[in-house]
Amino acid sequence: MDLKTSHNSPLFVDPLTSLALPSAVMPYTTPTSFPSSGLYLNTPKKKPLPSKIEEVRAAGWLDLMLASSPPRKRLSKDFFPSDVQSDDLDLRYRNWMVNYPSALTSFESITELANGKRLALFLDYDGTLSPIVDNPANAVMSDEMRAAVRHVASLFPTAIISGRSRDKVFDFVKLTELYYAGSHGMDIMGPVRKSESSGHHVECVTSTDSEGKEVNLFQPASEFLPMIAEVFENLSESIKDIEGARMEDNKFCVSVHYRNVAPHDYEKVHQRVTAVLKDYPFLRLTHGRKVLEVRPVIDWNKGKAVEFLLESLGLSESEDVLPIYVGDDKTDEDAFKVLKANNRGFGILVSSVPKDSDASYSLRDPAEVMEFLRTLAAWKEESS
Ligand SMILES: O=P(O)(O)OC[C@H]1O[C@H](O[C@H]2O[C@H](CO)[C@@H](O)[C@H](O)[C@H]2O)[C@H](O)[C@@H](O)[C@@H]1O
Repeated sequence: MDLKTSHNSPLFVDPLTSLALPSAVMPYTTPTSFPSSGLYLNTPKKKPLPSKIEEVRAAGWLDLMLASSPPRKRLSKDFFPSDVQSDDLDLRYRNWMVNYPSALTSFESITELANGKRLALFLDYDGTLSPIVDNPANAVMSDEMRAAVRHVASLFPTAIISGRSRDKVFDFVKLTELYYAGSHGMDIMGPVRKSESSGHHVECVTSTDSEGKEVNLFQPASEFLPMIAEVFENLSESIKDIEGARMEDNKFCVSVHYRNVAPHDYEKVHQRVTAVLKDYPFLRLTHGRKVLEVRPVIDWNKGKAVEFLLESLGLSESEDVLPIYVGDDKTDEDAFKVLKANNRGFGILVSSVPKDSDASYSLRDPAEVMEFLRTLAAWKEESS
């Protein structure tokens, strides 16, 4: 794939202007390791920013790191130190729900929207289908959740869109009847396209899945693989002495987990990561739930992955399609935004604390997600 010239490739985005969050990608050097020699479209600017601005940015990151990821337990009087705090949080949550009503209690209005339409379901994995746990390797999905997902997938086209590598998320979910997008949508295994496309996604490779079914493989960041492997090594080396810090290889992106790091070391984690990234202007840093994520600077995200999958399924042009996306994380907001545009569909934010979001509905936790999936399946079966 020639990222320099192909108008069909996801365009590079300027790392200094593309992020909603403060950028850590400071363009100090011309990249020597980037595989495409003449990548001059929106190339990063050469001059470092004045140090004051860098300091402000670093402070912004630190605030985000400290605030990242709400408590994993349901809000309860046992968890919070005082009744007053707990009541206050409960009240704030209830107020917040005026704008983000529960997808369970508002199920009737959802079915009104869905009536006569073909539903397509997009599900995030961590924090949505599996609870947040300390060790990412242990984020298994329960058998009950698997059964609920299998059931909806037998009724509606269903895809998992995760920040994890596609293989890893498949190992957790283990359902062959779904479509999978790993690495925040940068690694999609989907159906062979049914509709004539608008010309966006011509760079698919036709392949076969584990069951011999013909599938399309779309990997818009494949040229970054060697760079990602290199930065993984460098980051691993640079954080190895920070207690609790953990690396995760997600194929087209890299996660630096700090969930088990003492808060007084968060700044150290951030500093080490940004120091390494100074040599990689074609990589950028985003922030998830107690995780810093390093990914290629390409204009591709979970929202684009949803559009890609809808198109592949032949569902992008029809008025009678209602896509629903369920997710808990900042990266899911790109998908919420895409669905919100033109009232195409809607997002459901999984959160036990108030958060700004482009989603239309909310669910508290994966247990409520499972209940929602079951309710959706029962409604579909009753109504058909
Ligand atoms: O898009 P997702 O499927 O939500 O993946 C986003 C990241 O999820 C994982 O990290 C999060 O869950 C872990 C397990 O519960 C938790 O320990 C961690 O603190 C969370 O950030 C995954 O490990 C990351 O690689 C994904 O990018």
